[in-house]
Amino acid sequence: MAISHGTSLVLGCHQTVQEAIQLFSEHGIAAVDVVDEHGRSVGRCTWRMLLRAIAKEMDRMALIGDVLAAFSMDGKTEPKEDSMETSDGEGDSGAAAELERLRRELEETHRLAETMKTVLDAAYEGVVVVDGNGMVREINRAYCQFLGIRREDAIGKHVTEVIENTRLHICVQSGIPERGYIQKIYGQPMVVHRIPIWRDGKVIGAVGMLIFQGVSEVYAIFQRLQELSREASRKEKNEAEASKQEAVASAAVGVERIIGRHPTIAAVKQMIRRAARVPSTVLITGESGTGKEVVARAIHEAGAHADGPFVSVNCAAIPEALLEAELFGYEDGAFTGAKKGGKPGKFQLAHGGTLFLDEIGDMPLAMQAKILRVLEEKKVEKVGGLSETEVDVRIIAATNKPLEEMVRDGTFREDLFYRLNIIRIHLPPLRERKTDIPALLAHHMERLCRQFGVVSKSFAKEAMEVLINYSWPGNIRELVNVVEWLISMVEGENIEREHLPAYLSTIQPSVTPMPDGGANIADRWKEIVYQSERERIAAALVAANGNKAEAARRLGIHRSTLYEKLKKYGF
Ligand SMILES: Nc1ncnc2c1ncn2[C@@H]1O[C@H](COP(=O)(O)OP(=O)(O)OP(=O)(O)O)[C@@H](O)[C@H]1O
Repeated sequence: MAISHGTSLVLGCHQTVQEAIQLFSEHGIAAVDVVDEHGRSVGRCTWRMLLRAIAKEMDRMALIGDVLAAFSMDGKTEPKEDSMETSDGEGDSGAAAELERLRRELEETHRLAETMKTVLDAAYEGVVVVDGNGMVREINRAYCQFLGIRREDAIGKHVTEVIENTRLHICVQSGIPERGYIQKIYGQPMVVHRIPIWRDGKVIGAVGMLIFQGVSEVYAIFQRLQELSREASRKEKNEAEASKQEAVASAAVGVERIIGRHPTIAAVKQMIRRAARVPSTVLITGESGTGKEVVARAIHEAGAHADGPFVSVNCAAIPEALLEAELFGYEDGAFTGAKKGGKPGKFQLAHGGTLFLDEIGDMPLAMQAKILRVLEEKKVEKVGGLSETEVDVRIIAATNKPLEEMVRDGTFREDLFYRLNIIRIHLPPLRERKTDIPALLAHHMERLCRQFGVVSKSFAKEAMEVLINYSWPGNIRELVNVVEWLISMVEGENIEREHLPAYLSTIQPSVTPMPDGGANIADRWKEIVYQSERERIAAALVAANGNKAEAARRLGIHRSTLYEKLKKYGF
């Protein structure tokens, strides 16, 4: 770091205060000559000057030349330049403390860097780290040996120049982790993981891991698994038992289908696994569209009731007068208009499985009392019926309403609240787990494209940034709507920033949750989509001077699609 001048150490006047502090600490010196770019001495920098620079809150990146200019006048009056002693009381002692803190910070950073390098080099797998521009910042010994290159030749190069067929630079752009991908290096299929590194809501780099056991090892495990499953099915004589196993196998998929690695979601997944082990009632809370039903299904699939049905009831969507008949069923002729032969209720239909009571906060008080009775007695009585039927049902309830407050206001029964609130799972809004947005976008893009039979599209970095920064008041449901809209609107395979509906980057909607569940989001969504699409088409026509082919190209849609849209929007 220091310039070597003969045998003595010197500082260049273009070096920084930070570098000077490091030099002084490392060499235990208190002063050093400063030279210009021609190696000519321009003064002497002392600890005292550095202390003063820091006490005057000069930037640690400030140049030593500037420190000399500002403080070398003091040099004449300094008692002894090599001395660490200070004379002007509080200012200096504050700065000395700051210097001591910096020294310790630096030592700690060195120690961590050393430890990290040792760990990396000891790792059996290949590890490479790139920065936000895809430049190699670190690569371990194992990776270098595999590639047959030297570490110092790789550092600072773009990763595509170092590793064949890499996608690490793409992972940095998309922010989407890629696990268990097959990458051909030197003609060999290798298993790799690519993990983005996030800081302050931005991807600042990515880590690539090369798994040396590679594909052959994975195939070996796969074959072993297949053998095991064949063995298991040979033993299975009972067909019912076999179908039960199948259900249990897909249960793991149930939890795994919950996309997200944010710590809050990792905790939710853990809660799901725990809840699945016991038959207790579960209360799931969270804003509309955060995935409450997905979580309820995951608990059902992973639990002992997985063989049974999963029956979902939206308590807010059924008129109060019909809710009782819907939940408990009715007997033949129970009321005018009742179906001949009667009808089983949702509790009965869910027998041996799970009943998901969505929007429980919207259930009328009278019904709350009846539900509580069923929960306690595990028996239901049909409307117009004379006898009770036993039911074995696991109850999972969900709401986006503040139930505790409703209990205080007397709009929700306290006893029912406590009966439901045995296991509580709270789902965070999407804006509080932004790091999951790229993975959710990629998941739903792939899922919907497969469903529609079209080629999947990828997001450009700028488009992804807009989507990450948006506050998603409608949560994951809104995100799914955006993906679906983009699939139908964008014809190419790349989604650029200008393809996104304008409101995503211009209007930052209030972070207040949508109180209305899914219904109003859909209306609001349609209106926003209509407006923003119209605006986008108008802007493209203006930019293309009215040339429709050019406007279609700018919009990323086919000319015939543009003509249809012009008609639709009355242009
Ligand atoms: N963790 C997740 N991973 C992937 N997709 C998810 C996840 N959570 C929710 N979704 C998707 O988001 C949409 C909304 O989910 P869901 O219906 O479960 O939300 P909700 O909280 O029950 O909504 P509401 O309160 O309006 O009933 C669905 O399309 C679902 O597939």
